[in-house]
Amino acid sequence: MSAKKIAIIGGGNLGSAIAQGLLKSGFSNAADITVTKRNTATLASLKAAGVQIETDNAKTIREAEVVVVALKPYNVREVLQEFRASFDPARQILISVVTGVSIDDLDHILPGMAVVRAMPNTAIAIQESITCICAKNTSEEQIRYVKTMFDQLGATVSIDEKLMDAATVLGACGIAYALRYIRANIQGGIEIGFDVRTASLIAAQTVKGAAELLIRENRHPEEEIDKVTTPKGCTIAGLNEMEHQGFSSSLIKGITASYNKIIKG
Ligand SMILES: NC(=O)C1=CN([C@@H]2O[C@H](COP(=O)(O)OP(=O)(O)OC[C@H]3O[C@@H](n4cnc5c(N)ncnc54)[C@H](O)[C@@H]3O)[C@@H](O)[C@H]2O)C=CC1
Ligand SMILES: O=C(O)[C@@H]1CCC=N1
Repeated sequence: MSAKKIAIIGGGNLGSAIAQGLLKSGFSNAADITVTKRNTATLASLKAAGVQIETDNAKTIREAEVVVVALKPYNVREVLQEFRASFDPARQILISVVTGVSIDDLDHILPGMAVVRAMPNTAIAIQESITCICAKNTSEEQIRYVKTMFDQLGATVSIDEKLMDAATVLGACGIAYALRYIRANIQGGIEIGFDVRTASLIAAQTVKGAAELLIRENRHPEEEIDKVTTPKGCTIAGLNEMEHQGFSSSLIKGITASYNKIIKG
């Protein structure tokens, strides 16, 4: 467990998911987590769990040892500029989960601050995120602390900052892509006879099983696909029709469109 006081600036979708994960994992005491937001009404369940809910960013930043910034890319610079005097580079770590804002950008606003860029996904709420991290100006101890924190909330991978936008697409946006894939399976499942609840359970557990084959057994997808595709069978018939309709191609194009959106705006 961490005894450090953690401030989460921006308690939106991701900020509140991080708070939930910190609580669920037992990494932090509820009393050591403060989440800020302008309108705090949506944070009632975190408040009920004992998390400090604040509108005062200056006070929250001053009292924290770790400041997680989960603001939108368009207002993060302005908000950090506004509260720059509340930061103390001598004793704090800044963790930014903001898309497309570089460590140099952050360093420009908060010179000398130990900065970690982290790219988790919303499964962080249930300790199942993959979080890509990169850092600047951080001591071994600080980076170890941040890695330990995100390890409690799923898995972590250290990457070069130049891959951070790619990590955003594959890991963070990837939750939406995976869920849309599952939803399409549910729709197909209903068409061939299942009620929605049963179709959802079968589709989600099947994707979980497929993922675990790769993660736990370290297999290549095609190796596992070969085990399923009986010659002249129904799997290959379905798979080939999906490919004729552009399945893999549409996913690859979607991933590159998402990436281009980050880098070209
Ligand atoms: N949602 C996701 O799955 C992921 C989001 N990200 C990044 O995380 C950041 C946050 O994304 P979301 O949580 O989706 O956005 P969001 O819009 O849900 O959350 C941002 C929150 O900041 C609050 N806010 C705005 N100004 C504030 C201020 N001055 N003080 C305190 N709070 C303030 C807003 O009210 C809002 O609740 C973005 O930069 C996004 O690119 C990164 C990975 C995954
Ligand atoms: O859609 C977005 O821009 C953000 C970044 C990663 C997930 N959501």
